Amino acid sequence: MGADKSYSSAEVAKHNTEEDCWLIISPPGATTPNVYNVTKYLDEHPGGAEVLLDAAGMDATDQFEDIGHSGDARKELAKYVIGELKITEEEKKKMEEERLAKEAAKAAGGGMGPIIAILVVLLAVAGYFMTQ
Ligand code: HEM
Repeated sequence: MGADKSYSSAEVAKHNTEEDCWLIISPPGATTPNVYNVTKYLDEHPGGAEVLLDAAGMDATDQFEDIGHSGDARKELAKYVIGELKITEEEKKKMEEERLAKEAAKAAGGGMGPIIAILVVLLAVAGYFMTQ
């Protein structure tokens, strides 16, 4: 991953200005979050500098994922990696657990859709026969 340096979150937090803007983003499936220096990208970001500055010095993974960035955006992101976030084994374990919990929640959510659809149809059919 070319990320040979690691920075503590306290260190990353210092880089939170327009002149010096770092972000923490975990690529999907990664066990360790990456640290990005996006100072030079601020003016180029199609989503504007403001959203990047809002997350400056912090973890922007959720924001980055929530808007559904394109493959091109992910490629662009890779250009700005400067290292990894320094985390303890305990934190790493916690992150992995959170990631798995999120995935499980997503899977469960996806499974409910068809079940609800079937229930609605069954109720409609029952309703139809009960009114006959
Ligand atoms: C270095 C990190 C980032 C890169 C390289 C990046 C790249 C891009 C690119 C290339 C687009 C154009 C659409 C696309 O290709 O998906 C985009 C749009 C956007 N980005 Fe980012 N982005 C980054 C971080 C973020 C973060 C942290 C946020 C939110 C806090 C964000 C919010 C947005 C929004 C809202 C748009 C949509 C703009 C629009 O449709 O008008 N981006 N980004």
